[in-house]
Amino acid sequence: MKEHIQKKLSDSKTARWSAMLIVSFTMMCGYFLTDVMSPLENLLTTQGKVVYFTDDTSMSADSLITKVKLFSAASALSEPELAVEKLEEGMNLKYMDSVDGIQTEMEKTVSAVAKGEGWSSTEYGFFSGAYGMINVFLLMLFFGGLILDKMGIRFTGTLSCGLMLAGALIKWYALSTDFGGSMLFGMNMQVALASVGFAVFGMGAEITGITVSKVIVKWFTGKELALAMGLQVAMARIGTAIALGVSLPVARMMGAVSYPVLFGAIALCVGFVSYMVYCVMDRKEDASEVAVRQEAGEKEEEGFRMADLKQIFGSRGFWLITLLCLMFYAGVFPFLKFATKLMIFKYGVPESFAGLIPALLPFGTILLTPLFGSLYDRIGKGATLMLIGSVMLTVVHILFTLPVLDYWWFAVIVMVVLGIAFSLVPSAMWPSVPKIIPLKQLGSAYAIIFYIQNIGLMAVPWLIGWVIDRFATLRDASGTITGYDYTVPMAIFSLFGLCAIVIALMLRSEDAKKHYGLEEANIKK
Ligand SMILES: NCCCC[C@H](NC(=O)[C@@H](N)CCCCN)C(=O)O
Repeated sequence: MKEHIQKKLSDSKTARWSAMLIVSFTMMCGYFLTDVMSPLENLLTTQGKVVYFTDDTSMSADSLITKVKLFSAASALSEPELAVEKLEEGMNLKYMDSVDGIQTEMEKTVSAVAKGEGWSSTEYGFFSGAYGMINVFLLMLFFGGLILDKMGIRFTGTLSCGLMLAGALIKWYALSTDFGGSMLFGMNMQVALASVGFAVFGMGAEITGITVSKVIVKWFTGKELALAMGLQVAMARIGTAIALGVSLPVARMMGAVSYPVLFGAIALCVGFVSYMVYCVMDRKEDASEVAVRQEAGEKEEEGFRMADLKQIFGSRGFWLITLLCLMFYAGVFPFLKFATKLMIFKYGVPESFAGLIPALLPFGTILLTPLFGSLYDRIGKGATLMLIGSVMLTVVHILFTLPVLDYWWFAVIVMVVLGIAFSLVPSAMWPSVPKIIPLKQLGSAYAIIFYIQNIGLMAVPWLIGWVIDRFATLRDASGTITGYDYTVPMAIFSLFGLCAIVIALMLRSEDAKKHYGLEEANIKK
């Protein structure tokens, strides 16, 4: 056998791990922006200004003013000249509030004042689901996959990063502007424009996602593929965790919901530049691959043909992975959009800490996803890992549904278990796709999976937002919102988990029949 002196750039450990880190950084910035609004749900759905106190409670400014006036009347003081515009950090306020049904004197210090946007839960759900709108209705993810397989990684990645940035800027503009009650498409102008921005961003983020997946398969096939994919997902989760953890404090500190988005857009500019750096490496990798082929006298691999789509569509294993992805992710990402408010109203967590509990989920996955990925690389059992993860997801959502143990520490434990499930399934699912579909069709295969997944990422927040308005919002006789009962929305999330279990079982038995190798190790000894 002829010995190759030429080596591909990806044969160098340093080069391939650097490539992985660079593209993962870009994706991390994208994930930050995807989830940056989730902790702001309560602020977005509050009318007018919101006042935060030093004891981590909050109240709408209008109702605070009324309560301060009640105090003045009760203590026969002259009415203070207090108005919403005068509320500011550091003010010490005395007001009357109902504690266990009894009007009680309260005294608190204001720690921050931020502007709520007065959206309904349905509008918030619509905005959150807008991420997948262009991908789903205009089939952009599907075309994105074709563009990726036809035009290549450098062209597609640059285009998709540009789209992410454009979308983020539209969203920021919408959130930082007062449209004075004007309407667009029969909808509150701000909600409509922010949703358009999020939809453009979502198109870019998803196409970047499939491009980054192809980059990793390109550099790591036959090497540490699952570990590399796990680390890429882990870095993406850092983006989500930072978003969930810092978004509300930033919005409160700056007094408006638009600032966290602006910071995300700035970070994304850096992510864009880092992708440009990757493009240089990608060109070198291609050149080294051509040199290796020429030396070995091998012909260049045939490119992607439309007929290849038939092979993807005809694979039962592919469809099972796709449906599992739809159901599993429908139970996780859309859940995260509503989780902060769930913590406030079901588990009584103060608003300023409420985002930290959902943030535990991505934090846990940062370590566990690469760990399970490396386990899959070495010992296999991919289909079983996906099944265990689906069972855990279901148990978690059932526990969130039941009216038991409504304590913050219980929410923390359940969230940690969800974090484990959210590491198990992605670490096994994504590296399993190349075992079913060959590399040259992989861009299209990931695009179709993401496309179907996006239907869930779009429709589930719409459904849950509407369900919260319709079945979960508790009001007093005057129609004022007094709280939320999350039983129905969480029962819906549990159903997604049950479907995921059934599909994971079917996938495992299909693997046993077709010998895809999902239960085998990735690293060939
Ligand atoms: N190699 C594939 C990695 C996919 C990771 C996966 N991402 C998605 O499924 C995206 N289509 C959706 C991202 C939604 C926004 N945060 C993941 O587990 O994150």
